[in-house]
Amino acid sequence: MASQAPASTAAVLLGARNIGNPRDQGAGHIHWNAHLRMMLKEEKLLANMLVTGGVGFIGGNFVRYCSKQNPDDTIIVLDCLTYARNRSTIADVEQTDLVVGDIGDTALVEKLLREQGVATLVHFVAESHIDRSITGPDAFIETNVIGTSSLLKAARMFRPWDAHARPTLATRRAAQVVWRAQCLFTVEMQAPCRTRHNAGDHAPKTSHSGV
Ligand SMILES: Cc1cn([C@H]2C[C@H](O)[C@@H](COP(=O)(O)OP(=O)(O)O[C@H]3O[C@H](CO)[C@@H](O)[C@H](O)[C@H]3O)O2)c(=O)[nH]c1=O
Repeated sequence: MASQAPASTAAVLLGARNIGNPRDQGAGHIHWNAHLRMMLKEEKLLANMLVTGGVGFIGGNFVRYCSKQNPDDTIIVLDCLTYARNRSTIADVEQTDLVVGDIGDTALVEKLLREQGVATLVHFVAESHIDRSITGPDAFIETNVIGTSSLLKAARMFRPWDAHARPTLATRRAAQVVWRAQCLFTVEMQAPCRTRHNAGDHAPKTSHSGV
């Protein structure tokens, strides 16, 4: 299990669903944003990382990518294993520690943050199959809005020294929340990621705040 991270490396990154811009070209062809690559490397954010939704499409590929960058660290994955799960994506990633649970379970999230000394929290959980919202919108509100908010609150309670950090909420077609802690950067959507629901090949713009 990952060891306690020093506060100096603490960074909480939420709502990463669009920062990496995995252009959906099929398994093995995920191109993470160059800035994200640099940030993960230089800021040592790979250590003690908790990835929500790490059994889904984007989260799973992110976990695979990170595990290759830093094979010595355990990546904790929090995932409910809903219909959208795809266990095979991370099945052979040995340094993954899967916790089956809900992002809305504040006690569980706080326990993980505290006991695992989580330095970076990357949030990919979502109701992502938009067509399902036509017949069942409640699940989308519960997970994407209330669940994300609950995660933010847990992160804030766990990292009181980040109280001055400004959470940035930017929405276009895909909502994203970036909790700006020690590693400051902003994420802006130029256009939605390419999905099977939206076949446009657009890239989100990620820029460093320079702080
Ligand atoms: C609703 C809910 C989901 N989850 C988990 C289940 C999944 O493992 C994960 C979400 O994964 P996915 O549904 O694949 O979402 P995501 O990685 O964004 O990928 C979707 O969106 C991509 C881009 O928009 C598409 O290219 C993919 O085909 C599509 O599956 O979150 C939870 O842990 N808790 C939840 O409440």
